Amino acid sequence: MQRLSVLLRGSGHNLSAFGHGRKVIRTVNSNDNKPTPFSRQFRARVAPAVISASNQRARQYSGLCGNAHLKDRSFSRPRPLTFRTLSQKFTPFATPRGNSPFTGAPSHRFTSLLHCAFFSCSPGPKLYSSMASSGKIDLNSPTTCWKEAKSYLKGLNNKQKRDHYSVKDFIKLKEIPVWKDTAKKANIKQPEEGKYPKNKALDDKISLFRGDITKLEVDAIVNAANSSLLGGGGVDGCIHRAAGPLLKLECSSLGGCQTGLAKMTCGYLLPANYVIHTVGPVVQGDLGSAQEEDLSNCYRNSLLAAVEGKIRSLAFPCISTGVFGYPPEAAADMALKTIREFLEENKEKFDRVIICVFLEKDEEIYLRKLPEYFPLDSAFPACKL
Ligand SMILES: NC(=O)c1ccc[n+]([C@H]2O[C@H](COP(=O)([O-])OP(=O)(O)OC[C@H]3O[C@@H](n4cnc5c(N)ncnc54)[C@H](O)[C@@H]3O)[C@@H](O)[C@H]2O)c1
Repeated sequence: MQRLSVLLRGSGHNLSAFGHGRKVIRTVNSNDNKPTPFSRQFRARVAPAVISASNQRARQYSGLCGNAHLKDRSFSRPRPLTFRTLSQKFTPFATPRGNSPFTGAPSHRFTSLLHCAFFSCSPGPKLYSSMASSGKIDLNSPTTCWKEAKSYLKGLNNKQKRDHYSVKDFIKLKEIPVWKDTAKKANIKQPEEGKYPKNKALDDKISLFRGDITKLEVDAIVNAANSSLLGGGGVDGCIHRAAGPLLKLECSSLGGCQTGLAKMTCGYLLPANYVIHTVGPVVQGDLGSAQEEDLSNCYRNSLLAAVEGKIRSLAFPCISTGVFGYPPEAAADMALKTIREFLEENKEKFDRVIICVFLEKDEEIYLRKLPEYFPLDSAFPACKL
């Protein structure tokens, strides 16, 4: 039998709930072990659920519910879980009637959160979304549990999510032109000899965009990270700043990342739902085949992570071409080759893959190279490169 006691401070009421197998059996006043005046409702309202006989570890819920102090006696020494008051408005119980502080039925939200604390499950996204809409979860605080924040974000619709973006001038996917429209506008010439045949199915799948990747409202953006995954500078620094402190918290749970691999996290305050972190090769001196393979792996593993995460719109920065010193022209060739060959095999899995360049010189390189990898309609005047 597991016993959890709930001290509702200020009311002087210390409840104990007992359960085993997988059910809350009874709730009593911890002081005299007598049933509490509202235990019936309390038990009924704390969803008939499960206290597993095992040493169920209730989780620290910071800022979740009013002034309750949950002590789990199943630990060798009671480990207090302090619930910080959500807000003055939020009271765990309906306004009490009569003289007993507990004639009011416990509010649903409180009991369902208590249920979650008991059963160390995170409340469903809909609970967080109702709390979120009342601003109950602080996405900008490093003390918020990133798992709970992730769960709450999953339950939000687009409109609710947009209220939390750290950037207000975000760019919607439909505002990012596909490559063939960009080419038309830029008066791009189609080389006579492309590296790949024209593939109509890919015409609307690729985009070239110049600007800040943190503003793109897409399913995922790729971060050119370092092996610690704990942020740094360049695009990595921009993404961490825009995502807020919870990104680093989640990244710190990933145990770093090897060059060429990719790991996915939530996007938090970014307009992008997810961030795929990859670590490009460092190039000092001549470019070697190992570094070429590493860079190709960055693009391929990021695309694979996107497919696995059911990501349909993805934006890449120019990985490794900044601090890591990869020659931009060679990087563009490797990026376009890898993306083209991957999309040929997985075109139905993506709506859009965006190459997000930041520097003018990168934009010029891609405008020149894209027609070789994603040939345009013959309508475009051919030209010798
Ligand atoms: N002091 C540092 O720790 C430090 C300094 C700079 C960069 N970095 C970063 O650089 C390393 C990775 O090198 P890298 O060459 O792969 O990355 P990078 O140095 O960030 O450069 C990659 C590309 O991203 C471009 N870029 C920069 N900001 C943005 C933006 N907001 N949106 C779109 N593109 C942008 C940049 O112009 C370059 O073409 C990592 O350590 C990472 O933390 C670290």
